[in-house]
Amino acid sequence: MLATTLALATGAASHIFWLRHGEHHMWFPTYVQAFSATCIAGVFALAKLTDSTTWAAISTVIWLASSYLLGLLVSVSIYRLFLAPICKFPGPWQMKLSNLYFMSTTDIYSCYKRLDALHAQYGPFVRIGSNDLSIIDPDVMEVAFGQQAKASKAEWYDGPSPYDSMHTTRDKATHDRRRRTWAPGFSDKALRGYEDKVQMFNDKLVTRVREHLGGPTNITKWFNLYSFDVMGQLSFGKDYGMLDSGERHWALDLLVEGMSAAPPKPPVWFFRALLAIPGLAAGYHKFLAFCKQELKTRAHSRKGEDKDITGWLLRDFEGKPNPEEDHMLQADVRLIIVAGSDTTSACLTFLFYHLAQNPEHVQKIRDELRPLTGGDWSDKDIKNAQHLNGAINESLRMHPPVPSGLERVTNKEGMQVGNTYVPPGVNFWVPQYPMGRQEQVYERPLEFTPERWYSEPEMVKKKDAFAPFSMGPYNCIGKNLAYVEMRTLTAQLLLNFDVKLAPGEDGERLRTKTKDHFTVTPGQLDLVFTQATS
Ligand code: HEM
Repeated sequence: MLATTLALATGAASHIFWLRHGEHHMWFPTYVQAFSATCIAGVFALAKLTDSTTWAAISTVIWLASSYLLGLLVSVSIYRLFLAPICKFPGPWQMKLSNLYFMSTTDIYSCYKRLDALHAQYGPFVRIGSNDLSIIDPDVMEVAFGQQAKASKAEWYDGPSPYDSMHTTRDKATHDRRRRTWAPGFSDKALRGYEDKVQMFNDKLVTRVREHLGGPTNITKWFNLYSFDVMGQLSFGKDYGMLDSGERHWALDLLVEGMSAAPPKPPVWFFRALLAIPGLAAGYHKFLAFCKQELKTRAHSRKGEDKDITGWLLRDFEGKPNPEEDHMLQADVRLIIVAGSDTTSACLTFLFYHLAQNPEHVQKIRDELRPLTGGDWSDKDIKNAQHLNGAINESLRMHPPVPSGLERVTNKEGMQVGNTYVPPGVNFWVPQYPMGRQEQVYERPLEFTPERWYSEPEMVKKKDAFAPFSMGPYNCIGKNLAYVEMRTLTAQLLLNFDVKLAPGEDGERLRTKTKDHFTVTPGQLDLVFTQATS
């Protein structure tokens, strides 16, 4: 009896005095090992030091271990339900108990839709985990992401450790140092250098679309091949030739496999446990190996050339042997591919989904572009095309390519969001998908209205809410490049072609089969392009 009470009390004490403080997500496998080792040692000790048989020792240890876990569980549950600093925030009670509940009751690749439904039910602040909030009050943007942010990157970013990229490192000094290395690769000068290459792929895609004129074109596939070809060229100076062959290069399948291992919302300890099980995250590891191989090939060829993004990153390694062995460089190369390809192709796919249903917007864009694009033209000629930019922004607002992130943790002072105080040490998500669909923020939020971004600004009630590229020191470094790609390609396609939904296409697959892996992979969309008639 005494032993049982002690085991229960030790379980509760390990929560109260240990697990309740600090971060533990990286230690989960160690805790499991230590617990198992203690149990095994306990069996041996009991069998050796007492008269117990081995079976009796095993059953005593199982009983005490269960009592310990029960004590732990009861303490954790009471704390999470009634005492945690975020108790006052609304949300389903099961989510307050464990982050696993969200995961087990959500199609994890549609996480953003679940968050949207939860916000519709509970308001702008929802408790979605034991220590997790989802916040879509627009006032959160500046305090969470601005220069004077009261929050930093949360434990989610430890998922791929030790392969931390500029994006996933949680150490601000390391991030800022790395960002200085990246910056020249995204300067205006560098962008001008990339534009010719982007233009080359735009031409290829226009040619491919022309070949399918009048028939159904799986535009999701073509934008995907396009964006990967562009990023291959800009990252490594390598053409993967997918727009030429019309086939997915195996590297693209690896990217999908690699991303599938990383939906946005399993708790990090769970993700790390999966990574530790041999074979379970094979796709993820294959994708890492691919990135390393591409980096190696690039590092040992054309030394000193900076014409691609990896070339700029390699400048830090001049004179050093085997830069491909550097974990952060490997991760940064992976980051370029993932961040730069899926995002732009998703935005383009959703943009054309809306344009295909709204020919008046196609006409408006075309009318606006014609006077700007006589003879040779480039992005600088169409940069201020208001309706085109407005249409792209509408796609980003309604279908943000990063729809459910970004996770942050409040710092020691906590964080004031409008009238609501969020206590210190609380993890929170700011999902752009529900953020962009709120009546309080946008007039007629479910309508695709490019004019809200220039001639009808009253349709945007809170400007801060729109941040598909995030903001502040960790914002998207590729934002300007993304706009160059999306503007020039959209302009070229619309100057040449009319577009409508293919027969039988109603957008259902795009709306329901789009997968959220932090960035989204859109479902299939078939369109019909015809020669422009106006
Ligand atoms: C429509 C297109 C794009 C969207 C919506 C987008 C969105 C975002 C967002 C929301 C973040 C912040 C992530 C976070 O805080 O966890 C981010 C970061 C980043 N993006 Fe983009 N992105 C796009 C295109 C690109 C392109 C073309 C590149 C080029 C390689 C790129 C490279 C990056 C990098 C390197 C970061 C990390 C920045 C840092 O940590 O300092 N993105 N992006």
